[in-house]
Amino acid sequence: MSKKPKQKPQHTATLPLVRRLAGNYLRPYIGMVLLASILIAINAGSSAVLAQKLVPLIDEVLSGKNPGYLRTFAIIVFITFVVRGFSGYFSAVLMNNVGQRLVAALQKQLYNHLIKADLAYLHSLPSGQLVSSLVNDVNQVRQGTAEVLTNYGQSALTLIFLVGVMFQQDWLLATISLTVVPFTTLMLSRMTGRLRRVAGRTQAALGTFASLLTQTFQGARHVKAYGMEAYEQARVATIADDLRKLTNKSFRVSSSLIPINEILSGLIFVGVIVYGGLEAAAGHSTAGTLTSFTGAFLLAFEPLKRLSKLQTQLQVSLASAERVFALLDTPPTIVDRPGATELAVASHGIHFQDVRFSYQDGTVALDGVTLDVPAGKTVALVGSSGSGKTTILNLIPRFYDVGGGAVTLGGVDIRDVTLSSLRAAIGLVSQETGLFDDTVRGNIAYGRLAATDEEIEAAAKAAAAHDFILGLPQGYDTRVGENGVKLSGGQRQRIAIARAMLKNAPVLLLDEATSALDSESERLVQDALRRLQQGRTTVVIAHRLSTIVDADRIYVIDGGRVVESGTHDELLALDGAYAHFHALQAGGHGAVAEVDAVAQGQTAAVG
Ligand SMILES: Nc1ncnc2c1ncn2[C@@H]1O[C@H](COP(=O)(O)OP(=O)(O)OP(=O)(O)O)[C@@H](O)[C@H]1O
Repeated sequence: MSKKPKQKPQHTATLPLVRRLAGNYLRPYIGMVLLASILIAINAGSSAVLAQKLVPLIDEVLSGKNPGYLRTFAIIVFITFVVRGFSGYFSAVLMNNVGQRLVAALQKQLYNHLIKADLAYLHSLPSGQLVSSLVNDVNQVRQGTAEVLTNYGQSALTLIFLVGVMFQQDWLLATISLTVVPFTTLMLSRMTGRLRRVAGRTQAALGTFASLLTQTFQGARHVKAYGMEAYEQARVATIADDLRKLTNKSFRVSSSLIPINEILSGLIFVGVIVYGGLEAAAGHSTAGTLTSFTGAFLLAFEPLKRLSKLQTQLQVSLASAERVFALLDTPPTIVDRPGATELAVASHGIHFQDVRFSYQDGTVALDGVTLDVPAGKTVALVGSSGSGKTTILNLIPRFYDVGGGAVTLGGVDIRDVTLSSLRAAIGLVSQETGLFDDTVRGNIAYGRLAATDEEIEAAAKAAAAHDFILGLPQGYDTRVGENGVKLSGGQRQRIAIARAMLKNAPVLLLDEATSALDSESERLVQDALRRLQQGRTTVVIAHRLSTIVDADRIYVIDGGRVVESGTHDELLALDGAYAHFHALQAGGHGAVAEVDAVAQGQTAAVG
């Protein structure tokens, strides 16, 4: 039976990656790079000068032929060290600066790209992984770029100059010494491939780690409530151990050259000393030449070691760059069409014409939906769980684009107007309130940062939030915690409503979450919502009977289709699906939220 060859993951070759990094991000700083390169050349040249000046030191001074040369030698050595010091400092500072600029540009570009990416794409990746790419991957690119820019050129040039000195002193010995190069290059190239693969896996594991941490800290309440601490500890321990193993492996791979390099170099060094010593003893060359040669040989060791270490860092950075570029290379599909205009319509009626939509995994969510939301009116969507209500809502601000048919706003296809003007016309209040760890004031003003304190307070008053806000420890300046964790459910809802009030958009999308609130909170939120709806074209996913009774029109959705529509009374008279829901509710807790549960054959009321 033939054995299947082990598939290795494909990687972009080193050169295209380096070219992309350098071409796109280094070009603006070419002047700084050139200046730093000149300094690096001076620095490298001074090492060679040192090695070269050993010849007259040995042959002229130590042999007693020209003792006066000692002073000149001392001055040259001192000046060389001063030049090395300053050129080393300034080139390092310049190159580091360029490296940091490159990375800041990459970080900004990646964030700008991700924040504009399609929602479907963002939802397909764990948020921890995105954070990890922005922090860990970009940081690896930062380290690699700074290191490579600062040390690569310098080490390579120093090596070249020193090899030059070796050839100048004894071309035969130099050639023998260089026999080590093809071996080392071969092993280095074998090592780099392995190293890149391990580095890629390490970065991926870091992403998984970040993702797991984000989820467990965000869901800390549930971890505790379900007693899952030990389970989560075990999961984190597994990833931490995986990371340890991967890092160890990477270290082992990168260090594998050390013994081989040392042994090869040792062999050559012994050969150089023996052959060189015999040549000098036989009078074919001088002691100075031999000392200068071995000096250059030994000095060349340091940049050689640094280059092989840099190779490790370079591969780790390139693995990260590959991951960053993979994110950057996924273009958003929900973008402004060429020639898209600003939304400028007199009325904001919404119309769905035979809209079809499937999610990326193929789930058909909407299967020919036609519905109308007249300008300034409220339309409620009712239906069992998974019937497609949220999907309908998500199509209006173009979180997703329709797969067939069209959605129009004020008679204009929403794909023909700019995304910014479309979204500026829409206010959204949903079950996830979208509160950030900012002050109450900052959260209300999110979406209209230029709002005055008076406007913010007026919005809070209209949302029945002003009084409770004043009762918070620092009033409007109280921080609400991540997802508004320091507030009650009703308070979070009212801040979200105040935010929509302040935005004052003509179209309002509501995904009611009042079913989770107690009756007092619910009344306050309902009142606030009613005020918010006034004069706006509103689409509401209804969970409460009161909303449905008030709605100008109700659409009953089932299996991604509209199965009934009309006013509350009309639908009751129709005695169809809606009347059935209503009857079930009337016997229950009076909330359409229970429709979801009941429709799925559950009898217990939700909330
Ligand atoms: N991101 C997604 N990827 C794949 N399928 C999805 C996604 N979101 C929703 N669906 C599927 O699309 C269908 C419609 O979902 P939708 O969220 O629109 O229903 P809903 O009526 O709002 O339900 P609920 O009242 O429970 O919120 C369901 O079958 C659901 O499983």
